[in-house]
Amino acid sequence: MASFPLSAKEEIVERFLDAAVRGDLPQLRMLLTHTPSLINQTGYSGWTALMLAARNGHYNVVEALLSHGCDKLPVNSSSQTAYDIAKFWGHSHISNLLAQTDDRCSGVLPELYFCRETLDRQSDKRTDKAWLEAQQSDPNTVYLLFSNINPMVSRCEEDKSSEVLNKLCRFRYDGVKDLFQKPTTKLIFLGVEKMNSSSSCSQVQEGSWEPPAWFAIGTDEDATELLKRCRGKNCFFTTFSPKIDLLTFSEEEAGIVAHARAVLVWHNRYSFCPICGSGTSVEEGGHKRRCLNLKCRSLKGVYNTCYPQIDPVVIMLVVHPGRNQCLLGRKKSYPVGMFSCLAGFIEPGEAIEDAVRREVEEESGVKVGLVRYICSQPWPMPSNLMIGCLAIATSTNIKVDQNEIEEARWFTRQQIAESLHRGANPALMLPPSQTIAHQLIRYWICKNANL
Ligand SMILES: NC(=O)C1=CN([C@@H]2O[C@H](COP(=O)(O)OP(=O)(O)OC[C@H]3O[C@@H](n4cnc5c(N)ncnc54)[C@H](OP(=O)(O)O)[C@@H]3O)[C@@H](O)[C@H]2O)C=CC1
Ligand SMILES: [Mg+2]
Ligand SMILES: [Mg+2]
Ligand SMILES: [Mg+2]
Ligand SMILES: [Zn+2]
Repeated sequence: MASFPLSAKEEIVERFLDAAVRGDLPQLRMLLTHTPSLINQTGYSGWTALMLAARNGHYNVVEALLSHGCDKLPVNSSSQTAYDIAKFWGHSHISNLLAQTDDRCSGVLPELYFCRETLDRQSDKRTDKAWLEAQQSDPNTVYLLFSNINPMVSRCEEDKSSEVLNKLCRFRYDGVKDLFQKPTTKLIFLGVEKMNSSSSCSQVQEGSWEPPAWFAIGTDEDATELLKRCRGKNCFFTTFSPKIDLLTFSEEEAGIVAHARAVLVWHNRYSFCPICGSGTSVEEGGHKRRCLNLKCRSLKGVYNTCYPQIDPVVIMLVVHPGRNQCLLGRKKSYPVGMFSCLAGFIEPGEAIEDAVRREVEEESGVKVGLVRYICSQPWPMPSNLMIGCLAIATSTNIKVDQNEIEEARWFTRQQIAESLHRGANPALMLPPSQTIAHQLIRYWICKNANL
């Protein structure tokens, strides 16, 4: 068979992979220092350096690759991760290492969408009326406009290939001050900008830099009128299909949207005191509503009707007792072929673990034993807190509750890994990477459910 000369790039990839095969750590380190992008490259065999080192039992090479942030998720043509390969070839010290590495550092559990705290909330400033008022008219203060609970955005024109499509429209005081006259307008203090590389260096050094404050304005003004404020820019409100629109912000803006939407929806729902029905005043930068009836019980003791409400929801990846399959379900509303983790609202007086067991049994008929918390995510549709768990099933028969779920099925690790890594699988489409459901599934594939 004729052999074709390798390009310079292919040659360096092959040298790198060969170093992993032979366990030649100095050579591997040297190549990696020179060309960091080699780390997750695959050669003709479709294997990464991590897989090859795991296959041949080179512990120190696996360790070095992980410390450089190597991705543990890629699969070979048999849908095996490096973990599976190490386990198959009996290198238990390596499979243990691959299962144990710190999740955040190794990229197994990335920062979740909606979780970035871009602003410093400065909750102590919420009670400082004079400070808040001074910030409101400050020319550097940033205002975001919400029609009902939907933010005004513009299409991101800078990078057409990027997944970031929407950008929050930012206003200054002069552009929005007329809205403050309307009693139905809600003003929410979101926090102040954190110091970063773009903060003015000389001012920071002098100590005179005042980080700009950010506010969200919720208004019931006519949306068309509001859009006129953008003066011809391509702006709109995220009213259509909020679930899709809200997943196309940058990580920095997504966290701000999650905060603002959850507070604004609470104002919309709790215009009157839930205890006595009287009117309420808005306080603490929009984070508290106080009943105007001086005799109301809500003014004595701790009444959580005065503060923004959050709805806790458990979301869980249920693993088969044999550990090689997981349970996913689909609602009628999901796109064709999409399956996701089961989820459900926590009921009053219920622990997270019990809510997981109850919801799984209600929706799929499967019984669950061990439950382990993994991570959480604010989900501003409109104010859920998703509590993500892995759970081990103790039974396997499925009996779906048709009211909530259209179908539930056990999927093998291979099916999941293929869908995650190769995508575009019409038989199984997983939820997008911005969702905690996706991250729980990815976590299971990387960790192999080592609970
Ligand atoms: N980020 C992610 O990856 C995912 C997020 N989710 C989110 O999780 C949430 C809950 O999941 P879901 O499966 O719908 O929950 P459930 O399985 O608890 O079912 C919801 C239904 O239960 C009823 N219900 C019972 N208690 C409550 C309560 N306290 N609050 C609201 N409804 C209640 C409602 O029925 P009725 O209104 O008919 O009375 C509601 O339609 C959803 O809002 C969804 O957006 C879900 C999956 C993935
Ligand atoms: Mg449910
Ligand atoms: Mg349910
Ligand atoms: Mg429920
Ligand atoms: Zn009251």
